[in-house]
Amino acid sequence: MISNISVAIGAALRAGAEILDVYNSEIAVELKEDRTPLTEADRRAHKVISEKLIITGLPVLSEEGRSIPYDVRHPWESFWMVDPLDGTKEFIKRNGEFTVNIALIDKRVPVLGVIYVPVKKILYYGAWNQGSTKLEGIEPAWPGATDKELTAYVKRKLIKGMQVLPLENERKNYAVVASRSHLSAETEVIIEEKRKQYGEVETVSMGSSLKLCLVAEGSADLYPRLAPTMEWDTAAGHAIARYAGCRVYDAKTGLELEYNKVDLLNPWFIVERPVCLS
Ligand SMILES: Nc1ncnc2c1ncn2[C@@H]1O[C@H](COP(=O)(O)O)[C@@H](OP(=O)(O)O)[C@H]1O
Ligand SMILES: [Mg+2]
Repeated sequence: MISNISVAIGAALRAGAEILDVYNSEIAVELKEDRTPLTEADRRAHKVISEKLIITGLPVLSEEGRSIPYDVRHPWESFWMVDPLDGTKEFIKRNGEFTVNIALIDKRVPVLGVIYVPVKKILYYGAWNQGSTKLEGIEPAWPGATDKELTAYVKRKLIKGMQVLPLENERKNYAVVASRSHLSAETEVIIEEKRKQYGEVETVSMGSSLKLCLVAEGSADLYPRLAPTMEWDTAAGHAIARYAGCRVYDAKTGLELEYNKVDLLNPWFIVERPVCLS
């Protein structure tokens, strides 16, 4: 039987192909501020992901199909949480920093997460008992690819280029994921605390759920998100960070973020890795 990880990776690569098809079309290139291509990419990615995940027999909660009432989803013990295209600003800016996000939630905890970055051809995934992995040079699904072929393709890549997270890094300074141009006063306070603790602090910035991946892979130590996000924005990145040994917690209570709440809005949160500077 095909595993949940294989299904999720296959679905993400298929979604990547749909998104790139729209992203690289003339209409998307010419009409940068027109949201039509974005909506089209979102819709097509959602469709292909839902079609694939359904074979697992588990329900799917996607940003595109967000209107499922709490009464219906409350009894779900395990379900897929999906953001078919995270990083709308990045899609419009055409900087490639947008992602496909698929997570498996079990009893409110993300136990599996897959993030695919179609323009950069990077695939991250993390799962309970398996740690987290980064793969580069991963092409989107090709036309007519079967699930079996896609699984075999990723397995070949795994053997060749698997990078177990966190990666080795030579960084000397503590690094925080934050906007370089506009920091909120609350974020400034956190950075100042880290400066007192660790000396010089550098900032790194990135669009979409890739911010969680920066901490998971060890390119940054901290990502304070003191601004609104929805559960589907974080679920997959949360799993990848979690199984790379990082914590993703409510900035106020210090408790790990939970999923399938009445309100799908996340609290302000922090992603933090155990510090190891060279
Ligand atoms: N006021 C708000 N309420 C809820 N979520 C918000 C929000 N403003 C932004 N977001 C979420 O934050 C995500 C963008 O985060 P970032 O700016 O770090 O890339 C958005 O994802 P999408 O890009 O998929 O729409 C959106 O879901
Ligand atoms: Mg999103």
